[in-house]
Amino acid sequence: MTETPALLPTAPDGATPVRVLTIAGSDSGGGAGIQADMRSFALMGVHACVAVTAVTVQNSTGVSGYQAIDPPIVADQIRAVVTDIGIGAAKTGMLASSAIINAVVSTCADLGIGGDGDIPLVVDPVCASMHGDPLLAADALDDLRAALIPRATIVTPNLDEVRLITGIDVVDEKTQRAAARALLDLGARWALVKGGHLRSSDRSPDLLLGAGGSGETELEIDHERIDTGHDHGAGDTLAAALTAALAHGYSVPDALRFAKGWVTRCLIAAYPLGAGHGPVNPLWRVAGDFPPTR
Ligand SMILES: Nc1ncnc2c1ncn2[C@@H]1O[C@H](COP(=O)(O)OP(=O)(O)O)[C@@H](O)[C@H]1O
Ligand SMILES: Cc1ncc(COP(=O)(O)O)c(N)n1
Repeated sequence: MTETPALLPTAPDGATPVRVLTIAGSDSGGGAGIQADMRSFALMGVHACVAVTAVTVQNSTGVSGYQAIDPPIVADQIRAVVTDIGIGAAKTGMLASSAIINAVVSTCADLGIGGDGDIPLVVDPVCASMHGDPLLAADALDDLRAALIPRATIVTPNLDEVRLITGIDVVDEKTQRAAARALLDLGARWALVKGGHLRSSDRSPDLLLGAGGSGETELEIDHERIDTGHDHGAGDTLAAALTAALAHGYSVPDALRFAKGWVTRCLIAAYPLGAGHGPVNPLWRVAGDFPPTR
């Protein structure tokens, strides 16, 4: 097994770092969506560009509403940054509607993001918040399956999203593998079925399946369950870390090894916030000294 570093390489002062793009919704509570992505991206040392898809009204107890952005504005944000700044990988999160999914898919196709293009695309198929509040219109599932997932370099559903997308109720390793295969059958290059709440209460096994090297690659990556109720933004943070590592040129399995370490460290550092669920916490990365350098 490849030894994967716990941290990504960073650019020296004044040098342009690796760039990524997140196409996602804003979380006013600062724990998930774009805010989770930006925190982790900055602390992993990559520059993050943003295409906002929706503005949610959200705090630690739930999402009370959202305003979706006009699809052409979402598409224009993507095009503006990719054609000027250039990116090494992109990630999708909350996409809110069919119209936004289709705008994202056709713009990504034009720009070589995902599919057979050169720029890897991580699709986190966000359907609802951890509180169960909807973040994707119910009638958008068909386009998620038929248009977005086929462009995914890797798709990263949690168990609720797997059930909605594939109809498979994941209860053990066998059904987890069947769900991953169903996601590959929809056209994703790689599928990661996150098993945060699977099999036993003391483990968090994720299953990766995809085409790697000669034939199919399967990787189960597991960690002891962290005992915390503050796991808001865990899925976004895992997908952001995958995106950053792919932008650095890691293979998908190596990117996952890095990302699992990152999100686990952020879960260990998670903190309470408000009356509900607090966020996973990448700020562990800035604890400590701040020595003057000049
Ligand atoms: N309490 C936990 N302890 C350890 N790992 C966890 C815990 N909760 C989630 N994870 C891991 O965090 C990542 C995000 O998973 P999950 O919480 O299922 O995503 P989402 O936020 O999309 O529901 C996965 O790698 C999962 O195994
Ligand atoms: C804008 C936005 N994007 C994604 C999530 C999912 O995160 P979680 O499952 O932790 O609620 C969210 N709550 N809000």
